[in-house]
Amino acid sequence: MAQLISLGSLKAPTSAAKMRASLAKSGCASSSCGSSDGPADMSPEMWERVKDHPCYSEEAHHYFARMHVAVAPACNIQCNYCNRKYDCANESRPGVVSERLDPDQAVKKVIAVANEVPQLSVLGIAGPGDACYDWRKTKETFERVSKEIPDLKLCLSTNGLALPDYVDEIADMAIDHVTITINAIDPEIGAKIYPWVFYDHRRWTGVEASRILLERQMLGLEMLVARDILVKVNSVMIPGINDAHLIEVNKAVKEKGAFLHNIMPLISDPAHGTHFGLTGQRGPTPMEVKALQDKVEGGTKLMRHCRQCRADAVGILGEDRGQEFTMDQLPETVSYDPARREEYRSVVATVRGEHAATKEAAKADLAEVRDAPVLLVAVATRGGGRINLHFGHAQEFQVFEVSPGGVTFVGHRKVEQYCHGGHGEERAFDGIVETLQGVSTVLCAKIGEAPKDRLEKVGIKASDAHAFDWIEAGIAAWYAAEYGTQPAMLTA
Ligand SMILES: C[S@@+](CC[C@H](N)C(=O)[O-])C[C@H]1O[C@@H](n2cnc3c(N)ncnc32)[C@H](O)[C@@H]1O
Ligand code: SF4
Repeated sequence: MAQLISLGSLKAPTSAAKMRASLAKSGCASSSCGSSDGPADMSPEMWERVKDHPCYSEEAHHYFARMHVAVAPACNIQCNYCNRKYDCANESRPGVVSERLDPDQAVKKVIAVANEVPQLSVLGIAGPGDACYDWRKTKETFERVSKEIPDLKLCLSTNGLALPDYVDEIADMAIDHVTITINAIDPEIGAKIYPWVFYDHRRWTGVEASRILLERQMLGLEMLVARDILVKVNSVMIPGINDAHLIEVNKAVKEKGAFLHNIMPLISDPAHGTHFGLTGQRGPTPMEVKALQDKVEGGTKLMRHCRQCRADAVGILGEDRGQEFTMDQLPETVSYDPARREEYRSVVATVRGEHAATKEAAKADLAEVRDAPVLLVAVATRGGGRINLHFGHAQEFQVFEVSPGGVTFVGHRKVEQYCHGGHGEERAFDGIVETLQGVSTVLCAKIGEAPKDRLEKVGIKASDAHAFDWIEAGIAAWYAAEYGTQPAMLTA
């Protein structure tokens, strides 16, 4: 049975020495446990470029952390779903920040985080406005951070309108990853999402505004691809407006050479004061997002693990340690110490080898199982690739599809935590049941009898029999026990 590896305990500053000890306990402290050359559908060279980037590799997001610095508040377009004025420390959604930084402050913060969070591998600028429109601050921040921490990967997010003007500088600065938000390729549809754009010294509205934006986005995408920069395309799925159309968007961005397409649900709430929030435009349900993602699978590679994070997020995807690193908590002066990050990397290389080997074993076991159903399984995890979180403590579940063909990650679903230590469990439980629509089983580190019985009554099984297993292996073992002739073999 696999052991808990402290990669999952990411809240406290993680000690690489502790992780090594934990690995030794599980009998896997040497690098002879195998190594991962990356997924079969990716060249080793490409894998080398994305393997430490939590947004570009689903596998990397178990191990590596990103941070965003909010140095780019200004924006040159208006999206009907965006309002950056709304600021709440407890809310995790794009465009929200606790404090805006100047490049000086940003450099200080990045160094402080790199010293404290050894998982840090990526620095991104995702607003809260537009990284390309606020280019001077974006550029200065990246240049100065690169001098201090040269191995940090740099990435930025943009609506694409100003992007073509800066592609050469982006290439010169070795920014290897760029995200462009493309919600439509048809200006008539775009006009329902963008009321205006500011371009060439004037404001444009209607279909004309969208036409300009969409042309610039495609041009920017082509220019980046021509310079061998990896492009992720974000698309916000807006039911009744661009949901069906995103199939066309997927085809178009694939043809232009986008590396990854991230279809993410519209977040819409009247309290956010956005046009869509105020007009009652709803976001899609998790099953609607999954159905669309399944339809476009086979187009460009899909990102399914996006957490739609804040523009000042810090940590592993799905957690946010941003509030630990506000400017008023940072020391007067900071200087970068690479030791912990370097040690962490060497430990992760070993753990990843073990994880990859176990995944392969689980796949082989599943291939033996015939005539078994295709199911969705929700997993409670705190990271590190393990089933290692109490059902009642989960604020999101990772959802996997399992069939005789294998175990595939299909997305995450955010929920209100069930255990409150007070009132609200009833409401949280109802929300969890609604969010887990389509899921047949929950696997977690522990679950009480009461919530387990209640889940059972609404047709969802729950089990802690695979606590601390690697996720894929645990799912495979559970599935084989339920539907196969023999339980799956686990080696860890
Ligand atoms: C805040 S933006 C910053 C980067 C850049 N301005 C852009 O739009 O790409 C980051 C991402 O959040 C998305 N976003 C903003 N508000 C959203 C909402 N209410 N629902 C879903 N996605 C949203 C944007 O579409 C974009 O992909
Ligand atoms: S482009 Fe980005 S920052 Fe600007 S309005 Fe749209 S989502 Fe908000």
